[in-house]
Amino acid sequence: MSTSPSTGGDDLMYGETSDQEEKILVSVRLRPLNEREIARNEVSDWECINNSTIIFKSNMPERSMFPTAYTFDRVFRSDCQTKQVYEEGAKEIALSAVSGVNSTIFAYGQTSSGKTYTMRGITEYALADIYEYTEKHKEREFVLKFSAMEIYNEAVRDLLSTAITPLRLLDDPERGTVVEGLIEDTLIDWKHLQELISICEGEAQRQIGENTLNEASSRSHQILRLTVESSAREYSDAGKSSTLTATVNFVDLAGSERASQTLAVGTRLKEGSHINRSLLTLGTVIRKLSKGRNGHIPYRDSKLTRILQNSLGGNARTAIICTLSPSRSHVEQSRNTLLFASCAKEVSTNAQVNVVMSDKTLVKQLQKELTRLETELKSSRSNSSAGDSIALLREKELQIEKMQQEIKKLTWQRDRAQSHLQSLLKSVGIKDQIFRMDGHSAPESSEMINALRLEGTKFFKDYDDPSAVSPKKQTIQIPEDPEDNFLLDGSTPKFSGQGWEDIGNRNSEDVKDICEQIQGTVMVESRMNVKKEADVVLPALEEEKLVANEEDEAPSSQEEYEELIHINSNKRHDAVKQKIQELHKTITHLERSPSFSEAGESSSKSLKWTRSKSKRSVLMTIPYALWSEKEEDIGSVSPASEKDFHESPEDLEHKLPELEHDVKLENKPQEDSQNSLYGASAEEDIIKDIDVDVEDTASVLDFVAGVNKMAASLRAEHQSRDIRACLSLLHLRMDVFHLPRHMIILRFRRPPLGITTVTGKSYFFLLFKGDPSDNVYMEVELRRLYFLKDTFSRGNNTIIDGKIASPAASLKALNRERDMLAKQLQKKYTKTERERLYQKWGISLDTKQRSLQLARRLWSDIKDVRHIRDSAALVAKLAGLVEPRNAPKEMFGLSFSTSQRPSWRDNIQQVCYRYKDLHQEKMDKGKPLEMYRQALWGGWHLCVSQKCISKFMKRKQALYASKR
Ligand SMILES: Nc1ncnc2c1ncn2[C@@H]1O[C@H](COP(=O)(O)OP(=O)(O)OP(=O)(O)O)[C@@H](O)[C@H]1O
Repeated sequence: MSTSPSTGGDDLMYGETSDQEEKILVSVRLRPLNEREIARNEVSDWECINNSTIIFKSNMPERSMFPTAYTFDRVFRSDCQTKQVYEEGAKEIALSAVSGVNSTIFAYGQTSSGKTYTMRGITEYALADIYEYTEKHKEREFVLKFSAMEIYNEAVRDLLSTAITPLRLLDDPERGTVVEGLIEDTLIDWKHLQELISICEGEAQRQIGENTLNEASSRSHQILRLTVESSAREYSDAGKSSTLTATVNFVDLAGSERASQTLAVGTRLKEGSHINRSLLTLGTVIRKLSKGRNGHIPYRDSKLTRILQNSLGGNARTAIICTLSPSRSHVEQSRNTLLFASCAKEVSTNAQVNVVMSDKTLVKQLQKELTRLETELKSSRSNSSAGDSIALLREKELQIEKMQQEIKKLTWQRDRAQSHLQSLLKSVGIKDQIFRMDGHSAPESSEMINALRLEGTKFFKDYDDPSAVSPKKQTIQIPEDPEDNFLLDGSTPKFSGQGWEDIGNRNSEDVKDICEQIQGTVMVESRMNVKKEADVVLPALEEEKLVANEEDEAPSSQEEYEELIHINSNKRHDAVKQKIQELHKTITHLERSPSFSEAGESSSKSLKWTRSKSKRSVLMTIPYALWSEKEEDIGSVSPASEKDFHESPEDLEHKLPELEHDVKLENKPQEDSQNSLYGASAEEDIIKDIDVDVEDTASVLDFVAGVNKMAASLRAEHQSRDIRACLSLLHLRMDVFHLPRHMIILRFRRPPLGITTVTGKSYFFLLFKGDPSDNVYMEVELRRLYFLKDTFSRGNNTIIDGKIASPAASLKALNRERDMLAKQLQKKYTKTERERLYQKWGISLDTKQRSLQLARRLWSDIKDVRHIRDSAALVAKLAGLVEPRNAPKEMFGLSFSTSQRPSWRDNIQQVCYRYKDLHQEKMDKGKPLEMYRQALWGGWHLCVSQKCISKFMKRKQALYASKR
């Protein structure tokens, strides 16, 4: 049996859509000049120069700016018969109904352009063909039901009923908008159908009352609808056929000029405005759909678009015939019609075969589908060595264990070195002086430099680069400006709220709002992706706990220290093991999960189904293209052929979310396949990054080992005031935490000596890639920290309420101010302002979408990070825009534990403001690296000086003014 519809014995050639989506078929019909027009000696300004192009012939000078040629799927000359218009512009679409596919034929055009003339013919031909088809295919059972309605003044009336009460529209989850109480007359024979059509015409005329038919039809929309229910053996279950159901709509719209009618008053105004509403909404819907389906499509704004929602970008095949009047006096309207047609040409619909199934059939169907998907999954896994997740996991587990051992060893070495160093420092009693960043106080230690070079990690080799910081510049310059000592006079660094274009004119409230939104979304999502999140967030949390422990209760002896390290290492090891176990579980779950089948469905064009309210049958929709293919394959029960399940890498990725990092955005497939971030723990990433990405630092282990060796050297050279010594110290206190592709993100496990109270549980993320300029950034950070340390260690200049305050009191005061500032910032922006910002960024207001869009935006910035300056900007972005602990997964899953603290966030932002603008300046004046360095220095400076910020702002403004 073939379900392919045919008329007169010929199989119809339906649109051979290789994909589910299909564009609306748009044709234009030019009507001939009518008698009145001929009497007025009018000539047609339009000419169809071939089957698809119509041109405007007149060379009126005022029209020269308009396009003269318009191309559509088909154009019909004025002497074309309606039969031809039907055959070439509507038949294929209309007859889809016999295959269970919804369809709609519209006529659009101004009054008297020939819509009704065309639609009547088309409706008759189509109904006749459908009827004939059913007669010829007696092996299938067909039931045809006819209904007709009119939308007039936004009221829906039944054209088969004499009742004048308007009909209500109801939303049905399965069928979309349904007209409640619409009579559906089951057709007995062809004569019956014709009678019904003439009733409709008469009724339309009667309901509009005093007007002539033409006037009436120009203001109302008429929809004739045929529902075709047919048996479909492809879905048969034990001899019982499932049913296909589809409707075909024939829509004669009101005159399109009504959409712009504005001068009417009274009743006419009402009519006009209602007609406006439907036609305007139709125009808007078509316009929006023509630009893609992003954003809100206002189907619900009018009755017409509600009723025809499926036909406008939904589950239907659609043809629009635009009718044109040839008359010169109608040229404006004709152009409008052609513009509408041009938009409609861009709209895609997504027609599905509608199958009504019994529960039993459905269950069988779904079971088959599930088996198929499972087989598919198995074969895809066995075909791909990378897809052999179990082996991969084992391998990873081994790697992790190895790494754990290494980390344990290194952590132990590091902490031992630290502990020795501390006791050494204490014993010589020079704790504070050694690292005082005063350029005049001590010479550099050339031995130290040599020692470092000898120890030579690649990272530090970069100091040899002439572009790196010169020795003189490596000394801290504590600002002379008294206002710079803001920490001492109780002032607080202010968030200037301007400067950096990207985030400069947003603020914490705004940021917080996004953060909350994202947080909410991500938390919901995180339940879905609990394994993914666990891979990223858990290590962070775990580490955080450890750090907190370490900070809260500093071990007093070496033994205690070692014991603590041991405990921590075990904890971490357990955490990693637990993660692996979770991953195993996830995969098993994935294989078994029904949601997996569903994921497979969407990516492999399989069945989509929704439960019917009746519980007895289920309406399924099947991609039209698939159905068409299936029609040749009668024997098979499966709704889709093998080739439809061919998987693109994206499909596979969807199916194996736990194993594959969302890599589409990154555009680096060869790396991505190995650089999964979410399918593995942080440690795995380290391993991968060592192999793949970290070029300058030969390996992280080398790097860490180098740091430890440096620590050993430092013990000997502890008196050095060289900045590198300080950096080494800094390194000693950092854990290599996470290594995404282009960057190494370091977290300070413990802040540098003496400033614990200031930094508290803050973590600092440094992003670098072994670039010489990375060191500059580290210096900046280091100097900032030392400035704070220095300030607090002196602690005798802080005046609070006229009294000299202790460091602890001044710290408290500082924290208070910071909190106050945070509150102020949070209150600063109104909802409207935030919405405006979202709009400016092109971020949809839908929360979930917004978080993803934001993440993508950020990701697109992240992915090109090659340089520390970009990294700094990135940090600021991350810090400023998201609640990073809950950052969407695209963002490496960084755990920014201190994002709540405005000081940290602001500081980095200030660095970036400063840098970015100075960088701009550098570009303008062609100054090389020196400026960059200064910029970073400036950034550091700005972190502590409100005055400097305003100075800088003024300078920036002056710079911009001078450029203009
Ligand atoms: N292609 C055509 N060939 C011959 N006559 C035509 C053609 N198209 C339209 N006409 C005639 O033009 C007149 C107006 O056509 P019709 O009523 O179909 O316009 P309409 O666009 O439906 O107008 P309204 O929006 O007012 O309903 C009718 O008399 C019709 O017979």
